[in-house]
Amino acid sequence: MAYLPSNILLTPEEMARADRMSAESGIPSFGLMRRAGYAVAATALSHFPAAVRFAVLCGPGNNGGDGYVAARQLADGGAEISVHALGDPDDLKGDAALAFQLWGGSVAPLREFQPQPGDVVIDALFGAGLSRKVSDEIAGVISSVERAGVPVLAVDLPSGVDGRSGKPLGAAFKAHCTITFMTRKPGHLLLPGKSLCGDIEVADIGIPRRIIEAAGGSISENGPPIWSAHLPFVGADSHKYRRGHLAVFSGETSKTGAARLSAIAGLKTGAGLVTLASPEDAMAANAAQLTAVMLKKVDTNAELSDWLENAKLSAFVLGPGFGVGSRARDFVLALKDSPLVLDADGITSFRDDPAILFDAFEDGETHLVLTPHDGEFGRLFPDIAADETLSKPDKALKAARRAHAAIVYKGADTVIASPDGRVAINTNGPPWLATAGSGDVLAGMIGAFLAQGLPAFEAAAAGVYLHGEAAGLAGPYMTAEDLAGQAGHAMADLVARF
Ligand SMILES: NC(=O)C1=CN([C@@H]2O[C@H](COP(=O)(O)OP(=O)(O)OC[C@H]3O[C@@H](n4cnc5c(N)ncnc54)[C@H](O)[C@@H]3O)[C@@H](O)[C@H]2O)[C@@H](O)CC1
Ligand SMILES: Nc1ncnc2c1ncn2[C@@H]1O[C@H](COP(=O)(O)OP(=O)(O)O)[C@@H](O)[C@H]1O
Ligand SMILES: [K+]
Repeated sequence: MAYLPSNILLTPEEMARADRMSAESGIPSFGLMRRAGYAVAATALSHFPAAVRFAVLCGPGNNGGDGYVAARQLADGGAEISVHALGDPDDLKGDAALAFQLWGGSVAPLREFQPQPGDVVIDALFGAGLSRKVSDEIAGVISSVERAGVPVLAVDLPSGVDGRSGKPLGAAFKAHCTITFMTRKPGHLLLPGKSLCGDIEVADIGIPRRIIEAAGGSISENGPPIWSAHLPFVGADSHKYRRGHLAVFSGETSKTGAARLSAIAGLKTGAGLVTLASPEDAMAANAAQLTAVMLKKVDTNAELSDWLENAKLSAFVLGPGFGVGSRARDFVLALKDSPLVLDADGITSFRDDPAILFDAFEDGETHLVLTPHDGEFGRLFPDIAADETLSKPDKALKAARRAHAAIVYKGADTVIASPDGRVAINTNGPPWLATAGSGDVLAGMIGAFLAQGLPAFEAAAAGVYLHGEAAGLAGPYMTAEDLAGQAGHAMADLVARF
């Protein structure tokens, strides 16, 4: 594993920049390629000690160069090797040409490759330099390997996967494991790339940390380095008002459960007080099911204004089970100067004129968090959602800038983005988060972090991470109630780590 802080990600463009910067600082680039190739060989031997043959498939760029170095190293160790190349190896340039010379053995054309039982494919066709759809010939090789069922070790990325977006360009290998260099790329974490990489190893090939950090931009894996400095600690001098007062808006009688899930999750995430603001007709239903969470009747705009003036409220959650329409819009506009998590129906209420929402929250520090899943994202940002050239992080960032909000673009690969350019990809959410009401719990967690004073992006990212940790504690077949119930334990674990 690399020595680097593990949450840094580099896009392929940033990795190429790191490569250039290290060459400029005097580090020989062929040394990097050699170490990359050695790392591939070592991973191949440790993962597949019983391989009958390593079939190394080499592309026309430096990814292929890594493949030639690995082939030489494995052959020197006594392994059976075949090498197949895309294009004429005599056309290779720079380090890849040197690596081809180092290999020095025979090379067959890629189209002649026939996977055999006992083969392990070392996929060194394309890595960071994949720039267009793969040809039918390459797609044919990928499908013949898949049909043969032989394992694939991908060098840098499974060929065909776009390292920026995780999307396959035409076709892509499904690897048993992937070895990448210095840092992972967004495409290793985003779907479907994540599911095509298998186990991911990161090898340190000797690019100095300062260069990685200087070349790296804004995308990282979501985790404590992003927000732990802001985590609230409960000390002896804590007072419940100092821990913030979160207000969650309930829907009508038949739709109160979602807001209660948010409210309970908010309390367990450490908000000092949580009040459920309920329409009169839902007061009895809510009262019957709440204890530590307080209840306040709020039906009209006037009642809301009065409450905002007279109560000490730190942050708000609006949307879960709230109902779509003008009441939601009016309430949100009344809250425009407060930290707010807008989820579910709250988001959908602005589908006809999203600019009203975006304009309302334009002033001051970012204090709105939007938590759309795919469907809701498309309602607020239809043009961004439809743009096939954008990755999920690109989409989240564009949306954040337009909406003046931290965006939590949910899914199995949730992305959190800030208008200031920071983007985090979340990886700790288990698949059993796909259960009714889990988004409501997330909204409450983020609301509680806002109430405790975290800035919008940090609150959003910490909330998404806590949600994943709580789901891990709750285990498969959990319900959203179980998830909310684990928020306190997940918080205690987190705070104990820092
Ligand atoms: N610091 C670094 O960046 C290092 C990178 N290394 C390796 O270098 C790789 C990147 O090398 P390159 O930038 O040369 O890129 P690649 O080797 O990934 O691919 C570039 C080549 O493929 C061609 N190509 C792109 N898409 C194609 C398609 N669909 N069909 C046919 N040809 C296509 C391009 O014209 C170019 O010749 C990394 O993935 C990694 O494996 C290592 O050698 C070590 C150091
Ligand atoms: N396969 C998955 N793996 C990890 N997290 C998931 C998966 N599917 C959904 N989630 C997470 O579960 C939550 C579901 O929220 P949402 O779509 O609003 O559902 P609901 O409205 O039922 O609460 C989101 O935080 C989402 O990121
Ligand atoms: K590859």
